[in-house]
Amino acid sequence: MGTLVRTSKFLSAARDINGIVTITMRRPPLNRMNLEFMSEFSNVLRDLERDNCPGAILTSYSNKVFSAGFDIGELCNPEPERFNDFYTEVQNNWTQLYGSTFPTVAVINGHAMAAGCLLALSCDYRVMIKNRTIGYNEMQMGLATPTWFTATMLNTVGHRHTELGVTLGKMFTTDEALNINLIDCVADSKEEGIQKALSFLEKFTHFLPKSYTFAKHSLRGPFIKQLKENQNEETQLAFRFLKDPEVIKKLEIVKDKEQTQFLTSKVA
Ligand SMILES: CCCCC/C=C\C/C=C\C/C=C/C(=O)SCCNC(=O)CCNC(=O)[C@H](O)C(C)(C)COP(=O)(O)OP(=O)(O)OC[C@H]1O[C@@H](n2cnc3c(N)ncnc32)[C@H](O)[C@@H]1OP(=O)(O)O
Repeated sequence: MGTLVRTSKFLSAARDINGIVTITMRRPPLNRMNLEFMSEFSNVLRDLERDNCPGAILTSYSNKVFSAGFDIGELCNPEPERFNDFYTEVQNNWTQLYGSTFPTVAVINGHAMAAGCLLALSCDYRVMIKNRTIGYNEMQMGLATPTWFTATMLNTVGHRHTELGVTLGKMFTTDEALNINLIDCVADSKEEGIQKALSFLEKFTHFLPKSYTFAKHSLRGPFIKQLKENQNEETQLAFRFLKDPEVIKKLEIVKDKEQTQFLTSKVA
């Protein structure tokens, strides 16, 4: 796997002999993202930028779930200060990953829901294991999909697929995701996925890093700028949304269902 360069409560990062770093999310059982998880993620990305990392792979310790998205505990009737910290960290994390100066690949070895899907879409390339699902399922939870989540999908698959995906809260199977270019290729196992990721990253060894960064930022920079300019408004909007009694009620029902069965559209 390579030399361990960083390990924290929920993440580990290991560097191979070519300098490629594999970040493994490990918050059992579902890699749900809370404030602590997001802060650790930001720290890893900051280290990789500082060390002029040549490329990174993002994957999960679990072959069942890549990430179940945000921890509902952070969203259900939140406290203002905690939510502000959480959402700011989430936004910073997205600007770091989507705008990283090094190429990134998501090896999606399990279901990737909502913010888990955003993580994968924020990478430059996606390899997904067969028989998993990926998508923005916020609608099914009584939530809404934030603007920059939508923009990230739009920039990947275009308007119509995004419109249907977001408004239906659709979870795409691996095959469906490949058909609409939500992912770039399929693998039989995580190991094969990692090999495909390394082959993709190998292409960049022939390019000047500054040329790559310029190309990436010319495509993604305007969207990052837009979020940075509206960060506070986005946070307030989300907070107000989450304080709506109907939304709280719906999320509480979801939380109650957690004791038995989470969603009717639960995936295999
Ligand atoms: C107007 C502007 C916009 C405003 C929007 C405002 C705010 C929203 C901001 C952002 C958008 C939201 C992003 C998100 O990420 S929301 C989270 C979405 N995640 C999910 O929907 C996950 C649903 N989970 C599942 O479908 C399944 O759990 C699974 C991942 C497929 C795994 O299935 P499995 O059968 O293995 O496990 P269980 O279902 O039995 O789950 C085990 C245990 O964990 C609980 N759980 C699952 N997911 C979450 C979660 N995200 N947060 C908290 N808890 C979760 C599940 O209920 C079980 O609990 P139990 O007590 O029964 O053990």
